[in-house]
Amino acid sequence: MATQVKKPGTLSAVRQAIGSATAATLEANPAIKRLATDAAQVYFHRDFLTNAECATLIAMIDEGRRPSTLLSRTEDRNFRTSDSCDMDRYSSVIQPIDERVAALLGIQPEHGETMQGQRYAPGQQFRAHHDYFHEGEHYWPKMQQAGGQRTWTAMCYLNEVEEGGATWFPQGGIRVPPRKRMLLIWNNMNPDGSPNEQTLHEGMAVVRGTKYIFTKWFREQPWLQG
Ligand SMILES: O=C(O)CCC(=O)C(=O)O
Ligand SMILES: [Fe+2]
Repeated sequence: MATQVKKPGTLSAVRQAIGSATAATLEANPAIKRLATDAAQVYFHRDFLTNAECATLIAMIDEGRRPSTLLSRTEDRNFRTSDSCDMDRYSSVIQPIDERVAALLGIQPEHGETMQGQRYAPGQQFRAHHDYFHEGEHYWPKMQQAGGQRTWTAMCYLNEVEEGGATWFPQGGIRVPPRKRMLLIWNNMNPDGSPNEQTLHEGMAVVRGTKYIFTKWFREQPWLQG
């Protein structure tokens, strides 16, 4: 069987429009700053959650966590070694946070996938990957029917980590150490709406302590059906 070739992904007017509308919304917000890189549109909000919200989310992750999974087939068993948890979007804790994230980005909450809680113990990591879908992969036809491509990612650090656990964009020259309450936001697409390969990023291994985060991935179309 011929080796599957990864298509780079196409230009897209819809993704281009989401990219520029969300970037404009973020740039108009004085609480949000852009990180210094030309490789991608990466922003942060220093104090997105309260300490109490962080504590509640951590307790929910500890309650519901199970080993994290991957969409792509990989031989590397160490690729993503964290635990994850689907955060119930209809819970009285999650719904308002979900809506705040969506409003901050100016994207309808229905475009957001289920919030993922993640926990990394010492030695655990999420090796370099793209959040966008590779359109030549086996999973792509299924994703196209449920919201299509991932556009923006919003990720929040829920605690301080003693050592390690930075989010590293090797091609963007950015390494963000976990800071409790901080929301990191980036566009996985280029301004023309094609997937931005330079958004490659890694959740580096925790060395000491435990790292808790939540991740929200937004789709180009509504992900939530009906
Ligand atoms: O743990 C991190 O810092 C990165 C997590 C991540 O890349 C993701 O959830 O998609
Ligand atoms: Fe990621």
